[in-house]
Amino acid sequence: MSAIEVILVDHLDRPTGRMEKLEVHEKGLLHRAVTVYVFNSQHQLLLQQRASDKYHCGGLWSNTCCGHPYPLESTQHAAERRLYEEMGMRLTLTPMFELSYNLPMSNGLTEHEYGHVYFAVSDDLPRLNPQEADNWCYASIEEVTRRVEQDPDAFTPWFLHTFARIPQQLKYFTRKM
Ligand SMILES: C=C(C)CCOP(=O)(O)OP(=O)(O)O
Ligand SMILES: [Mg+2]
Ligand SMILES: [Mn+2]
Repeated sequence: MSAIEVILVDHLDRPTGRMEKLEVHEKGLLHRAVTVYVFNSQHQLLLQQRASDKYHCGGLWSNTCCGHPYPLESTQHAAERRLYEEMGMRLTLTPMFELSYNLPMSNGLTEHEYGHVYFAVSDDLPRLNPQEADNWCYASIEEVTRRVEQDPDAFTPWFLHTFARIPQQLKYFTRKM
């Protein structure tokens, strides 16, 4: 199998090149990423537990799914593709906000990303790809907040970084529906 490449970007998300996925995370270079939050109709968040042998953050809990657009692939397509590949869910996603961060991961890797965050509401149940995810659960925003406070080490660094913005964004999203 040929190596997976990701899109290198500048601080305004303008593409500057492409690089093999593992090399980017070893060097900590800024690249484009997608992040998905799926809620059920009760507005509980679908959490993913990453597969234990992922290249970083194996076994940690996180948002519904994350991934990287291929060179020339749109962020919308990448987010919907990754949601299907990881969680077996075919949904149309809504772009919500963008953010960047430079965070240390496990295994000595770094996530230095310009992230595009997408939301969806669906009562579909996931069908996990075992190479990507070990488990899932639904939890209310209040319950997730409690768990994050009680045991932050059980969650991915980017989820801890981004989650503070989610309650407000969910209110905005569900008002528009
Ligand atoms: C996008 C973020 C926040 C981290 C990368 O996600 P993954 O580590 O799940 O990337 P893939 O293996 O799915 O490409
Ligand atoms: Mg992923
Ligand atoms: Mn990345």
